[in-house]
Amino acid sequence: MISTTNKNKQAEPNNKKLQKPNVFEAKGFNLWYGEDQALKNIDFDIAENNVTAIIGPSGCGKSTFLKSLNRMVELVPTVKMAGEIQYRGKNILSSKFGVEELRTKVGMVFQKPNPFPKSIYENVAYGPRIHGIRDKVTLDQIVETSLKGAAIWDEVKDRLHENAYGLSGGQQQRLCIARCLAIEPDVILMDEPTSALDPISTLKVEELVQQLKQNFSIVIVTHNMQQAARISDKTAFFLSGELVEYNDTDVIFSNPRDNRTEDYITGRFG
Ligand SMILES: Nc1ncnc2c1ncn2[C@@H]1O[C@H](COP(=O)(O)OP(=O)(O)OP(=O)(O)O)[C@@H](O)[C@H]1O
Repeated sequence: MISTTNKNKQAEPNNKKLQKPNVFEAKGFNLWYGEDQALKNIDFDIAENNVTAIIGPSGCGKSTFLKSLNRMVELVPTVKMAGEIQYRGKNILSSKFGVEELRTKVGMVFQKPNPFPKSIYENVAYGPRIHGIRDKVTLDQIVETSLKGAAIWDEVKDRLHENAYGLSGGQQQRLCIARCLAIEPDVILMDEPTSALDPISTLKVEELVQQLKQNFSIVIVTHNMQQAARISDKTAFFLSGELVEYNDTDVIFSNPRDNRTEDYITGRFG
């Protein structure tokens, strides 16, 4: 079985863990691309200030579920959804729920770092500017705080006005995390954020995720089961569009309840 070495989680008393409110609650959530059903009757609570990992074989619906949480999945015109996803108690699938507001609260980091072709500074200042912040001193502060929050300030503070494309892949990914922090989200969705990175950059992003959960709730899709075991508090195992098992990460990796979870984490398929 895969070892779980999440020190924060081990230090956390059980009763405190139970008290964490949910940021998201999916209830009977279904999603179709055209006629093909990609998610089936998903019930899934995601707790505040946790790292929640989603694992499962290719095509099981991990990214689709993640992109449902900020309704980015609706960019695919054939998508139909049914059921509920509540964010802080409100159904985000309701026509009354403002998608722009949702996306300022629920930021996203993608598999491939995708900085804008602008300076490091402008990458981070872009979101706050869009939200109407013009004052240079305020923007300078946001840029510095966000880059510090993403553990990249020391590496870039002397080259803030250089193009972001001059950074390494791992630095670009942390810059994208800083860009996400600059709009002060509540939740950060991460879709395989380290799959394009080398091992050292991967470690830096993993350490960063552990720090970020003090202030944010994080949902991370990963193919890397060691990564899920290392950094997450809860793990959800998806298979063929269903949520097969969801539990504390140490339970999933040491004592899974469902045979299909056990087969997957022991490498029998996927
Ligand atoms: N834009 C799309 N149009 C039609 N079908 C799609 C689209 N995106 C995903 N699907 C289908 O939905 C199912 C779930 O895909 P999804 O990308 O969510 O899986 P995944 O678990 O994230 O896979 P991977 O690990 O390979 O990224 C798959 O059958 C996939 O082919």
